[in-house]
Amino acid sequence: MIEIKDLWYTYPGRSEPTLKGINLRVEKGEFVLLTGPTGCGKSTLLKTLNGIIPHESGGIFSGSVKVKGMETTESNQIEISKEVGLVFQNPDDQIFSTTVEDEVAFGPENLCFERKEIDRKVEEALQIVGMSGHRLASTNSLSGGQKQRICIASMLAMTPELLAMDEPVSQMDPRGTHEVLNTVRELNRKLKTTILLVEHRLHELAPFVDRIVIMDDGQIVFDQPASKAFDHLEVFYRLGLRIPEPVELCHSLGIKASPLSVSGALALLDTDDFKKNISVSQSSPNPEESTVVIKNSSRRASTENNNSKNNNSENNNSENDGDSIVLIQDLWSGYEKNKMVLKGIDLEINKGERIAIMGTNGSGKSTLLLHLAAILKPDKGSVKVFGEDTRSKNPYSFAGKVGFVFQNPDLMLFCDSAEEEARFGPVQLKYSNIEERVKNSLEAMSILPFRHDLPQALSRGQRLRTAVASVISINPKLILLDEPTTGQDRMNIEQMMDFFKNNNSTLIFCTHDIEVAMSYATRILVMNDGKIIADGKGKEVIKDTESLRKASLTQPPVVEIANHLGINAFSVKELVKTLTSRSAEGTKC
Ligand SMILES: Nc1ncnc2c1ncn2[C@@H]1O[C@H](COP(=O)(O)OP(=O)(O)OP(=O)(O)O)[C@@H](O)[C@H]1O
Ligand SMILES: Nc1ncnc2c1ncn2[C@@H]1O[C@H](COP(=O)(O)OP(=O)(O)OP(=O)(O)O)[C@@H](O)[C@H]1O
Repeated sequence: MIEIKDLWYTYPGRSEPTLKGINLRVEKGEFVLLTGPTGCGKSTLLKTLNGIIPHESGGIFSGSVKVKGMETTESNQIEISKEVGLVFQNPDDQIFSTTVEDEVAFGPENLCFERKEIDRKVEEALQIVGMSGHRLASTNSLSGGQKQRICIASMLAMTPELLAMDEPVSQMDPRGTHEVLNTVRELNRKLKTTILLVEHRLHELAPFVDRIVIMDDGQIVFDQPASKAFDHLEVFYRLGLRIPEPVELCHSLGIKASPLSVSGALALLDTDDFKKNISVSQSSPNPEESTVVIKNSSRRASTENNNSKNNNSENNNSENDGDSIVLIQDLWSGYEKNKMVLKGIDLEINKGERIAIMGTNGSGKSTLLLHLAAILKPDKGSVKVFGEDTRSKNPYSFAGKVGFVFQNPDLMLFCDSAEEEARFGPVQLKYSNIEERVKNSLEAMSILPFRHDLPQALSRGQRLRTAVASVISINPKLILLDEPTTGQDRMNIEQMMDFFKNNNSTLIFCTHDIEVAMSYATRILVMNDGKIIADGKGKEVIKDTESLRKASLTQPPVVEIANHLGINAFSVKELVKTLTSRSAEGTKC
């Protein structure tokens, strides 16, 4: 289905190639996960499959890309598009119709299906992605995750032979992700649809795919069946990629197997052999040290440096200190008359808290954040930020005090270079030590090497980190981040979130990543249908399975495994510690 030979590509204006001699063959009916550190060239490679590169991009292209035997450089782009359904990384780059129905019908209409057949395909595709209820909605009114669902539906409605998907579920809630991936897997099995899917959340995707291909710096550096890929953990550590928790747990316990599911890990933990021989990785007698840590010492060292630079040790915010920063009382708000999105929110947030907001796509998380920046105003009730009622304020009133990073970073990047983005705020606010702020913020987000680049010429992960750098250079007291870890590799997630852990600001971030929320938030709010249905420390919220279910969330695999074993543990580290100490007690007896 895909045959790529010695592919090299250099973007216009770049001196270095982005793709450096790619060779890849994908057979019909394979389901391949393509992953790798942010900026390594994954999106660029996908764009060569339907001819966007080089037909629309220019640049220097050499080598061969064949899809179904068609050489993409020699073929008409319309012809290739019929064979390759490309789901874009940014849904706003893909969606162009004004209504959901028109967007999904566009493909089948162009393939000249009968009207009745088009209607059937649209309904079926919308059902698969859980959006039938939004068929007549305006595409502008959709949340980020809802837009991603529509992009997937548009491609499914065309039933292409090859689906190339660029982080199609990065903004989707966990249950939605699971349901959509199950369906994609079914299509792959039943219709032999070939799928090449780019994603950083390989710990969630791995169970669905046949094969894992890893890129680094424009080259393919790893290619293995999914069932064997995690036997080579050193590659994942070295490149700072995520690992499924069941695999991490087993390896930390010295079990030489890589189960991708909770049941797989439980089966291994239940063997007599394991019970007798439980041992922490031979090289590390201390269970704390045996759990997985990132091994790339150079990148880790730079994070630690930054953290200490930005760390105000008197003001470490791991525990809140009781000063109220946000006070929301009975907040009702909507975008259309008589259609409330937020339905009676009461919330108090104190200085120094790190709050994760989680919940179903469309439950109102972004809408709530927009209220905290005074971008939206209440229809009923009140929102006070730093004691000031947002009704009498506009977003500029909080400049310097409140920093906001949108779900789509492209909406906030407008300067000629990443460096200018980070400089803009401090210059406008007439701060001193501007250059130090710019350097520290770019360094903290690993953007320093790209500081002179045009933001639009960066990868999505790099653009998102540039947007975060442009906010932290101001050092606002309240930082609002809408899904800051989407599309980031594990190394960058840890670097970003460690920065905020050691920073003295109050942080409120939306996320669908329960592992990130558990590791970094001092408090988790769970939203469903415009209401906060759970609010507490991660360890409390994670046990509230009824609220999690309502909010389309699932427990992290390690918590599920611990529950099955009757152990109170919330991380791989905690579970390994308990299992090994139990074993030590058993040995003493
Ligand atoms: N339009 C462009 N012009 C110039 N350089 C570009 C352009 N688009 C991407 N690049 C560069 O090519 C490299 C690879 O980008 P690409 O988007 O393919 O990476 P990626 O692996 O998909 O990253 P991410 O995981 O962050 O989405 C990056 O270093 C980026 O700066
Ligand atoms: N500009 C708008 N006009 C009309 N309705 C909107 C608009 N923006 C959002 N909505 C609606 O408000 C609801 C909440 O959207 P919001 O973006 O706050 O959800 P979310 O919880 O952040 O979702 P996601 O997890 O997908 O980002 C959704 O039903 C959405 O369709």
